[in-house]
Amino acid sequence: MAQTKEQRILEFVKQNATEGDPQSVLDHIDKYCSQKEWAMNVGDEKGLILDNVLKEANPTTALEMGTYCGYSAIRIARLLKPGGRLLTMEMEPKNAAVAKEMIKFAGVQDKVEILEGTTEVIIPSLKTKYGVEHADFVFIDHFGKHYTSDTKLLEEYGLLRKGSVLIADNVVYPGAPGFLEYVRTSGRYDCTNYPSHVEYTDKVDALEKAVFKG
Ligand SMILES: O=c1[nH]cnc2c(O)c(F)c(-c3ccc(F)cc3)c(-c3ccc(F)cc3)c12
Ligand SMILES: [Mg+2]
Repeated sequence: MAQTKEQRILEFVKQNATEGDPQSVLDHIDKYCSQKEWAMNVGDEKGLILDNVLKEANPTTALEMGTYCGYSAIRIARLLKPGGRLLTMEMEPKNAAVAKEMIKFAGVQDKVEILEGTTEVIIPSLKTKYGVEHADFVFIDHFGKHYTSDTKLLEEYGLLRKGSVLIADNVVYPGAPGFLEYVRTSGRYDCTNYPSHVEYTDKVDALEKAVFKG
């Protein structure tokens, strides 16, 4: 028995999914986490909404806050156009290590860069250290209480441009009330709510899309 749940998920994928096939990896993570051990991947119901918002945005540069096991990084990377890239931030070294292997097994490692550390430290260095000009698409899926401060950091460091698409997970459960208040009342975003459910459960949740008005 691998020592952590995240390592058990990775083992199950390696034993059962098709290497180099992102959809097979996603399907097997969903199978394991719905049948064996619940885990906080965005999942297939909210994942489909994420796919549709991503296709509409068709980003060159995508960011993610909260890599976890790499499920949504693979979800995003598999839909990026040629030359598109995803930079995903993860503060837990053990999760980053699992995600790195999961992303490589899925065959999308050339499109994804995992940045280990906290968002408040990494975001200010994205332009200077990682050569990011603008973030065309941002998936926010780390801690609800950091959503607003990290969104403000993206603004302050000039990482958003007119039309940049932010989409945040868990705005109902566990909830991100401050973030909803900010993006819906600041006057800087056009917002859309996408009702859904907490991954692998029937608990109500939602995604919130916030398009930067520039
Ligand atoms: O922390 C998270 N980050 C990103 N996405 C998450 C997510 O998509 C979730 F569904 C949950 C969740 C929701 C309901 C529940 F019962 C347990 C966990 C969490 C979460 C919330 C509180 C914690 F103490 C631990 C994890 C997260
Ligand atoms: Mg989440």
